[in-house]
Amino acid sequence: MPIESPAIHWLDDHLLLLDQRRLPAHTEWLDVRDAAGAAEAIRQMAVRGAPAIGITAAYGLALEALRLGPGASAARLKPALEVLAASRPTAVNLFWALERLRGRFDGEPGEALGKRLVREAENIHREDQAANQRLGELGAALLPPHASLYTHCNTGALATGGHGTALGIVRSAWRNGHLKTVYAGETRPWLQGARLTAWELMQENIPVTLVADSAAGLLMARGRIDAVVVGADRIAANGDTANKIGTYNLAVLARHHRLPFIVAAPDSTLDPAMENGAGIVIEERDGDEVRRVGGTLMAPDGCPVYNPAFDVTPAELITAIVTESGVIHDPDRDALADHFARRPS
Ligand SMILES: CSC[C@@H](O)[C@@H](O)C(=O)COP(=O)(O)O
Repeated sequence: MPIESPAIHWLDDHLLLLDQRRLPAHTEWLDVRDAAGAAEAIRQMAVRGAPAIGITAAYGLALEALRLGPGASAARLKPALEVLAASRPTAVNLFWALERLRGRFDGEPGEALGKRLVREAENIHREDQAANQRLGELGAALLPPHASLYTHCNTGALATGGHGTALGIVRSAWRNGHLKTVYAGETRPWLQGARLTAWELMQENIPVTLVADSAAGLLMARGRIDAVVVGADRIAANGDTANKIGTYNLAVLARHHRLPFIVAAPDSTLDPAMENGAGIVIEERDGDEVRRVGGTLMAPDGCPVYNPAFDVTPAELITAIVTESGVIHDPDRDALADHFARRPS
């Protein structure tokens, strides 16, 4: 029975992924049959967003075990594990999900192992959807009434098939009557905000206004923003947060304008093993993502490009990190340690 999701469908022996490179113009599905296919979908950003990457990697490994059938074993799954782990470096959810599946390797090999991995991948998917719902409610409770929010990138139901992370807060605030409007930064160069967030919110008639990323400062200076709400790809043990490139700029602006800067992410995005943000590997992507817009060359051909996909916001600029197990106010090493100690195992 497939999980109800617009983005990821597990169908017994294969995986259907909504191809986010084509949205919003075309709804196209990718049919993924093995771990290499799942890794390629992650690498190419057909599926993207930290939690969705983790879910896809988990299903990809399960698919590989099913493919091996009676021959499935920890040793024979090692290459698949490696190929999935190498697909994208920054979002910790990918490694977290693969570790969870690895924890199911012990026990009977062969078909029984395949079944265990499928079950674990489905659990990860369901838990993520429940986490979105809960963190959306917790985050919405932090907002002033009638709030105008600014968000970056895409953190929505497309990414997780659930309520969304930062967009989970937006959705909950809209449902409880606390939201006036959302400004979505277009999120150069891949345009997740323009192509996905604006489209996703319009599907639900949630008021959204698209802006160029460079408009954020003016909006804040003119008093048109009450809070900034973003997602996360990896949160270090001291609260430093890796998220889509441009997030750090927004945090600096928000601090200057004394606005709350809220990070929304499931607990699976917390990486207690990462001391601080300096150690987080920042993915660099192809220069043509910057040189070209919609396939059209907009810069001198061959112009050198630096194209980091993420940046790191220091914890001191973050007002609160919201996960499904609670709100971490004024995040720092102690606050995160406290959160780890309290959250259910
Ligand atoms: C819901 S994941 C966190 C997001 O804010 C964001 O950084 C993101 O969507 C990830 O980037 P992407 O490169 O599109 O996979």
